[in-house]
Amino acid sequence: MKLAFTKMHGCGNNYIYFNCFDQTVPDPESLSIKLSEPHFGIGGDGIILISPSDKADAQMRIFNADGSEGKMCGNGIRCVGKYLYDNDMTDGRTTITIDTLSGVKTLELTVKDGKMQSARVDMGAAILAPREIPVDMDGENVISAPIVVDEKVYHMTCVSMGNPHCVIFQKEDVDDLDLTRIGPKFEHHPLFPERVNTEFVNVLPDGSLKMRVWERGSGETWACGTGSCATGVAACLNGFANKNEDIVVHLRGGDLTIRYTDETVFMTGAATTVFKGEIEI
Ligand SMILES: N[C@H](CCC[C@H](N)C(=O)O)C(=O)O
Repeated sequence: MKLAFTKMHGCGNNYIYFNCFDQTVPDPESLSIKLSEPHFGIGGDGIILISPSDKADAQMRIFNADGSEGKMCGNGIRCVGKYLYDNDMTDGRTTITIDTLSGVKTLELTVKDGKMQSARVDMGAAILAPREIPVDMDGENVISAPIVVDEKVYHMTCVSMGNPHCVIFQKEDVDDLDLTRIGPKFEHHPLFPERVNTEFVNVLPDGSLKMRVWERGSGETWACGTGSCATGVAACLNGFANKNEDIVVHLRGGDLTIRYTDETVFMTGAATTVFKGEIEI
């Protein structure tokens, strides 16, 4: 069986995309494990399926490199918007909707020479109630709460953008972190019944944020859209940034701009098509 795919990335967070308007992808969990592996597969942070929807222009499903299904993907949804626009699947419209396991999201596309360059995504409201994130703690929110990992105390702020995030602000340069060692210890920490995506953040002198991320199900990625949203929200909750102002998040693979309002969280960033191909499964 042949399947056509498109390799795309948002700030280096790269997935293998399948247009399921004209093909069916069997067993996406196993396929994501197989294709994400760089030596015997294609290499990537997972796979994303783009399918018809009766309540939006398309439906997006994302599978991490370990085969687990994510409920939302910020970098992925910008790439889905690009795929739809560049392949004439939006009737020329630059305001489109994409359905996800975390609800329908609206994208405003910026286009040039007939191609989508970037998008501003209304990512929906940040969720702060611990049990809805979920994190096994009581109270209304988790802001700068202590968590012990490897006998070291970190202070975490927990936010859901439809998927769970643990945001750690620190003074030590995040580039010096041994993420391979401590990332899994946060991901599998008993406080997080559904595991967690963990962001490690420096507040820079100009007020922008520098972030590295260990993603649930994929390990270190070069960017995380939902994680950048969670980081922008956490920065406001901790007094490092302000609501209703643009917050620039510097990631290994590029920059995202976040704006946290009373109603929602906006994320703005680019999307890139790398190559198209075909696989035999
Ligand atoms: N690993 C995440 C899904 C991918 C999110 C990330 N790549 C983004 O851009 O938001 C999870 O299991 O919740």
